[in-house]
Amino acid sequence: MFSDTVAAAVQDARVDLAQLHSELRRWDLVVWTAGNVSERIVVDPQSGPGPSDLMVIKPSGVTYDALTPEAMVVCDLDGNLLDGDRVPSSDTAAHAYVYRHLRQVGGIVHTHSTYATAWAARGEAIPCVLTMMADEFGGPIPVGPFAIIGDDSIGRGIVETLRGSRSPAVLMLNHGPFTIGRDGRAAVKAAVMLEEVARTIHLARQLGAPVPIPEDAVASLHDRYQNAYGQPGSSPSVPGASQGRERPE
Ligand SMILES: O=C(CO)[C@@H](O)[C@@H](O)COP(=O)(O)O
Repeated sequence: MFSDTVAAAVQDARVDLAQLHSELRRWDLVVWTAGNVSERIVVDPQSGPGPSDLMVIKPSGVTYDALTPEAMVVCDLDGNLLDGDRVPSSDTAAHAYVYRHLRQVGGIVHTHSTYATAWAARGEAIPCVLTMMADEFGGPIPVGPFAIIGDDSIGRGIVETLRGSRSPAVLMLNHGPFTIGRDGRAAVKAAVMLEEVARTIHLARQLGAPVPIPEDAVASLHDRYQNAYGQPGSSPSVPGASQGRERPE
C-alpha cells in the first residue's frame, strides 16, 4: 500500500505514538480511554508537508494498556482509514483538519486534563502570569468555540483560534485542550506544561489576583526559550510567532 519510505515512517510513528500515549497516563492527563495523539506522515519530503500526507492516530475507545504500535491506525487527511483493523479516533476529523490547514504541525494531542478542562468549562483563557507560560505558550492560552464532534467544527475552531496566537494550546469551550507541535513529542510536552500552568494559576487565583507579565517581556522570554533554551541544536517545541507561524489557509 505504501512506498518503502512511507511504510518505514508509518512504523516509526506507530512506535512513537504507543510511547506518547503512555506519557499521557504518566503525567495524569487522561482517564479511561479519553484523549488521543496523532502524528503527520509527510509523503513527499521533497515538497514538504501537504494535503497528500497521512496521519497515524489512536484507535477509538481502546484502553491505554492496549495501545501498542500495531494498534495504531493510518488515515489520509480526509480521515479515511487506510491501514489498521480498528475504527480511528473519534477526533480524527479534527486532527485531519488541523494537518490540512497548518502545514507546520507534525503532532496533535487532545486530553481532558483536569485543570485545563476546568478553564475550558468556564470559557476563560489562561492569563500569561508565569515565565513558564511565556516560554512555552508565548502569551495567554486561548479558548476556542463550543463545537460538536464528528465533522470539521472542532478542527476549524482549533485553527481559527490559534491563528491569532503564539500558543500551541487551545482550550475548546466545554470540552478540553488540544495542543500542537512540530511532532507528537512537542505536542505532548505542550499538553503537560498546559496542565501544570492551569493548576498553578488556578491555585494562585485562590489567594489573590495574579500579576500579568508585560507583553515585551513575554515576547523576549518566548523567543529565548524557543530559540536558545537547552542544548545547542535542540529544536523548538513548535514554530510559533517567533518563527513566523504559517497562517491557516
Ligand atoms: O473528547 C472526546 C471526543 O472529542 C473523547 O471521546 C476522546 O477524548 C477520546 O476519543 P477516542 O477514544 O480517541 O475516539
